[in-house]
Amino acid sequence: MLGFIVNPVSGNGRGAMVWKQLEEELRQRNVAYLVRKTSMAGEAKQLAVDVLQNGSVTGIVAVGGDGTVNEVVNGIHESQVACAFGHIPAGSGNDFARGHNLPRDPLQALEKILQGNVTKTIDVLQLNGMVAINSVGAGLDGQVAVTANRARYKRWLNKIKLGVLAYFLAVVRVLLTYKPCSVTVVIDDRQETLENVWLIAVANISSYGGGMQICPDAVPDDGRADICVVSHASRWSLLRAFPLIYTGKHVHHPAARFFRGSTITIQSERPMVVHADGEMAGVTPITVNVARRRLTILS
Ligand SMILES: Nc1ncnc2c1ncn2[C@@H]1O[C@H](COP(=O)(O)OP(=O)(O)OP(=O)(O)O)[C@@H](O)[C@H]1O
Repeated sequence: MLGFIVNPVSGNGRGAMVWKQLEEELRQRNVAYLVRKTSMAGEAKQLAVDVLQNGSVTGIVAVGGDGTVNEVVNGIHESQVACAFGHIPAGSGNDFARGHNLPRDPLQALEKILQGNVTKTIDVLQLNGMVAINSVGAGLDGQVAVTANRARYKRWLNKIKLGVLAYFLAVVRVLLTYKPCSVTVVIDDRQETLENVWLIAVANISSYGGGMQICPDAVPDDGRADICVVSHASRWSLLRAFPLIYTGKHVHHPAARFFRGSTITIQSERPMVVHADGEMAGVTPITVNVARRRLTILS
């Protein structure tokens, strides 16, 4: 049986509308399911843990955005129950859906999950006792996640189906005031000490922030994360170059350096805000470990 965890407020209420459609379809098709809806922020993880205590649930489907995806996957991780993960996108950024080519149409996404004949196992990023499946980022990235999630304009933009613009605006806003600092990054056996670092992104899939192709070559099941470090650039040159990230052309910019590895430690001169899948996850120092092919996804 499938268990659904629904965030009704994701995408400024899109989650609730999507669930209505799905519920009707499930009823019409006489599919047995369990559903739990979140009533406050951060609840999806515990709901996933609760649903998994019902021994007959073999797959959990997160209906919402990337924050809901992250919380549900953390619930599966904490339960240590063998369970497949499915996702029906209803958020603003929807990078997990983009990274795994999931249908945007909720009924098509449901159809694929119900067919259940395509599964793949993907890596997860482990940090601070939690997991991320899209990306982890420190510095400007972390600050952008905090700013975008708090922004009133995210709600308005979601209303007119332009939720991804919220991340664009948050980057511009944070870039205007952010102060870079010195960072030491250890990637497996290699150590790099860099001055004037704006951000370090550790990616399992190519995009974050609603389609920004931060690490265009990231592969989610190779046992390694792709790492992008942006340093040694002026605020204005970054502002000018920023739109290149949507096509991945920033890889040619002299401020961007790329690495690949399975254990990544980030230490900085002063604490940098860290995000995991776009949600605040503490501050540096952090160590991210790539756990190879740890999660089965229905796609
Ligand atoms: N009932 C609720 N009331 C308020 N906040 C909630 C509720 N349920 C979940 N949340 C919080 O909403 C936040 C955003 O959820 P989510 O990321 O799924 O949607 P989104 O921000 O619209 O999409 P995306 O992350 O793809 O941009 C999460 O931090 C989650 O904990």
